[in-house]
Amino acid sequence: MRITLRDVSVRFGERTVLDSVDVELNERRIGVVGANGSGKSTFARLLNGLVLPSEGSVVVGDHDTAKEARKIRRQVGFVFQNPDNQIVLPIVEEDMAFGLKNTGVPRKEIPGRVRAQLENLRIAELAERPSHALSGGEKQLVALASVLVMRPGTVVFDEPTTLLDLRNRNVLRALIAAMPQQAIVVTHDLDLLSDFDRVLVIDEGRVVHDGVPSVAVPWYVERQSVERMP
Ligand SMILES: Nc1ncnc2c1ncn2[C@@H]1O[C@H](COP(=O)(O)OP(=O)(O)OP(=O)(O)O)[C@@H](O)[C@H]1O
Repeated sequence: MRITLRDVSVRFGERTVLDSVDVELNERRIGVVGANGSGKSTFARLLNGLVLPSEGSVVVGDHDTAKEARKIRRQVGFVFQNPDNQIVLPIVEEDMAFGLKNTGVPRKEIPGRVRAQLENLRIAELAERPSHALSGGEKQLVALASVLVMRPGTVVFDEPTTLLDLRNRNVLRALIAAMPQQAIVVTHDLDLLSDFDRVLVIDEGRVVHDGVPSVAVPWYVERQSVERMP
């Protein structure tokens, strides 16, 4: 999926959080890094219309997020940093079936699709568990499963590994590597990005570096360490 940001600025009140961002996202694996508060989540939320530009435009395929947010949400799934934002129904498999029912998937196909997605993430045993009683990491994987089961063309992840232990971090990493969809991943977990196609570095609302991970990640690490020196 081609996502084009044309001269996009986002302001909240007086504050400019993203400033004249102009990029075209077409690669299959794109990472976004930057310091706390630099604008990464805002950037991620622009990609499926959760945030709209104050200036400029975001076009996903042929659709402008400011005009066709509903269509775009079906094409671009979003995995939130906090899975509680995403899980709505009391039992895991019901929660996962919810979006499928709403988009008109035939009822008899739904349980099979839900089970297959849970198995794909190696969490089949969670199917009948109460969603509110899951651990943080389990919730994050269920939230991810709920997005993937909808089969969007692009999945945007906002810091997907923060709640995960080493095993599940590795599961997620393998999953992103194997996903047929485009993945755009905001993260502080730089190791996750080593086999990505492209990494954007955001600083104070601007894209300050854009390149392959073998160049962009060391560039970012170096810049952070220089900035931290007294
Ligand atoms: N809805 C909003 N209203 C006002 N300010 C906001 C809003 N959303 C974000 N901001 C501000 O915009 C700035 C960038 O926030 P954003 O969440 O995009 O940063 P981030 O790079 O994802 O940070 P982190 O790594 O800490 O998650 C922050 O200073 C934040 O307080």
